[in-house]
Amino acid sequence: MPSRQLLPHRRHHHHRSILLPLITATAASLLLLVLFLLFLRRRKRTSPSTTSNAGDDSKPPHRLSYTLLRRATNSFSSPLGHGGFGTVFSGTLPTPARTPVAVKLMDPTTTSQQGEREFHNELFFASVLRQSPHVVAAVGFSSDPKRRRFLLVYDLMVNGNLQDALLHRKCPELMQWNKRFSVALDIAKGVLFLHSCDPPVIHSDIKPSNILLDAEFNARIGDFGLARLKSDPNLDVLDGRGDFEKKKEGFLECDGGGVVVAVDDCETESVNTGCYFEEGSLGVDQSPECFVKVPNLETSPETSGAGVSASPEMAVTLAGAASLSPGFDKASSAQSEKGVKKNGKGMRSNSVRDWWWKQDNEEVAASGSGSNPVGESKTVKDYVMEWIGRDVDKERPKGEWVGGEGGQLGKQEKKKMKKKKSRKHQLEWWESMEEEKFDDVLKKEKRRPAREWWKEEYGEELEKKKKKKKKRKGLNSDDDDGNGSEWWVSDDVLYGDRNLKKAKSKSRNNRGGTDWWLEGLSGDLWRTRRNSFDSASGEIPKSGGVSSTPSMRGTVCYVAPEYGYSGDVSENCDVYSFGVLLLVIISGRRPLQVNGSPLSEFHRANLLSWARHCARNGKLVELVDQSIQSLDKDQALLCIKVALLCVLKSPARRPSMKEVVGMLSGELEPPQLPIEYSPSTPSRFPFKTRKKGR
Ligand SMILES: Nc1ncnc2c1ncn2[C@@H]1O[C@H](COP(=O)(O)OP(=O)(O)OP(=O)(O)O)[C@@H](O)[C@H]1O
Repeated sequence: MPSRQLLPHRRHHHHRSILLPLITATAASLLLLVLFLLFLRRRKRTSPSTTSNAGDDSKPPHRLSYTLLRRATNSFSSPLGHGGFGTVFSGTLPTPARTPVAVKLMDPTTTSQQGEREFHNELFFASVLRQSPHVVAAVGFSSDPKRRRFLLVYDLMVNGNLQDALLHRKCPELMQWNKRFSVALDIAKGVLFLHSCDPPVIHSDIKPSNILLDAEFNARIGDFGLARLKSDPNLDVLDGRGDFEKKKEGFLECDGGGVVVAVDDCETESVNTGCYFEEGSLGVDQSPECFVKVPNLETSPETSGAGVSASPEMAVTLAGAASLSPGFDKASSAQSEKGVKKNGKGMRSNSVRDWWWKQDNEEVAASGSGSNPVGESKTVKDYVMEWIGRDVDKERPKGEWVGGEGGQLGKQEKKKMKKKKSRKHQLEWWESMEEEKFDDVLKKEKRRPAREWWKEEYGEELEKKKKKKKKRKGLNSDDDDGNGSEWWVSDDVLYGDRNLKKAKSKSRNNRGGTDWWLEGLSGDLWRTRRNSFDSASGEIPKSGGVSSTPSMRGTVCYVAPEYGYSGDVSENCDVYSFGVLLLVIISGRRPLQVNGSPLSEFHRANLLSWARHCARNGKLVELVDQSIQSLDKDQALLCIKVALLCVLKSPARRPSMKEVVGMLSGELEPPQLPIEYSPSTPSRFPFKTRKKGR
């Protein structure tokens, strides 16, 4: 019996002896699993850049949570500046090691279409180009299309943008010639880096507010919202698909393309940065790198900027440029011309081009129908005219010019008064031009209104009149009447920009009487929205002008003239903008500036015209900012000459960025000015004998 009683107890004991180790083992393995997961999670957090491109430590931009960015910017409390698509705030990311950043928060009212597109574009290019020391690197982004929240995170450039640093005189360091020159060279190298990518990246909006300065005043190019890839003219012959399609397919086979990113400061997630060529569809796992090959920073002379070979060919090319023979830069210009022409047609066969094409058309359609997605009804023309009105009004002495005191006069009287006063002012203007001592010309010219000079400078109006006259006289319209307007004609006719001319005259036919003013403000000004406007100072720019929608792709005064007329975009457009920027850097003033000066200074208002005038009179040094310290005069003159080459009206005659960097860094022969800048060319500024004998 006792043995019977013991049995259940023994069995129970037996069970316990089996269960205990089992439970312990399970618990231990669970613990191990948890520890392992924690370890993995920690590893991911500390090394977020473990991706398919192992070994590359340049994995940003990472996806970051909105909450993290809100915290990092202290609820978006310290704005650094305002752009066309939102405000940029300073902040500090907790990892790694309290990184100072600039967070661009896209304005929800603009993120409907344009803003989102700009966000994608900027993110794409910032990812591709982040390796360059001359490009502002994007370190992260946050995107929540449902809530229309788009944020971009960049390295903080502590010295802000060049516009504020130089033109608002916020950085006295830039009064030193060395600093200014090195900024110019940095920008040139940056643009060269973009153009050296495969396919070349066209920034499309080179201007001072898009140049940012780090703590050591190294200049970096930012704001890639309008950047685009140059389409390859050869694509059309590649069995209808082209390189990009192939690259895209290639990428689909490449492993990953994803970037491991930190979310909400504690989670990790693998996402792809997306290839934003297909609007709205970011579903394809592609890395931007698969579309764009960036030059190798260590081996490429382009990116270092130091290795531009001073080959005899290059020197010859530049000499050719200088003498302005029609064969200037034959190889490269023929290439670029070809590229430009084919580009125009070549927007068909690949996704990249289709994407841009779509954008353009949508934009045109939107503006055409008056349904501006941004809700900005003013055209650039309105904006510029508004500015001109404001600025010129400032110059008018009170009670003069228009209507006398309180505007009490009748209409007729007002008119008479206006005429009288304006003549008086114009006379003062002519007479105060000390550097010109053409007294006899002055007498003859004294009745000419000031605005006529502007007309001449952008000579179309005059050309039209001339043609009409010639028609009446039965002369060949191509004959030169010796009135000095050949410079304009030669630039276009000699180098075959006939289409451009046609387009120009066509577009001008519809413009009003004040449009001569806008001729100087190159680019397509007719369907854009206002952007970056500094109303406080009454300047045309905050960012140097009016920017920046995909329909326009550029900023007034900085955008190349061919942009608006043909729509063709090539590296030459950036070269032009760089030329204007270089002049701005050397002269320390805006490209268009009337404020604060008497009317006698009116003729200097347009920097480009003024520079051309100085060149023709052999007085380039007048362009140099008077407040520069420790000036290297030769270097300054070199910069001006390079800038003048860059702003040549014919795209084909402009130097390439490689040549620009070569010339600026002294590795190529310094340029001589083209013939139209030579003193022997009859000066058309601002005096010109009238054809009519008096
Ligand atoms: N990484 C940065 N570090 C410091 N400041 C920055 C940085 N990025 C932008 N900013 C500041 O924010 C301003 C606005 O920049 P954003 O790129 O949005 O517009 P923008 O270039 O001025 O104008 P637009 O949109 O007309 O081109 C800049 O002018 C600059 O002063």
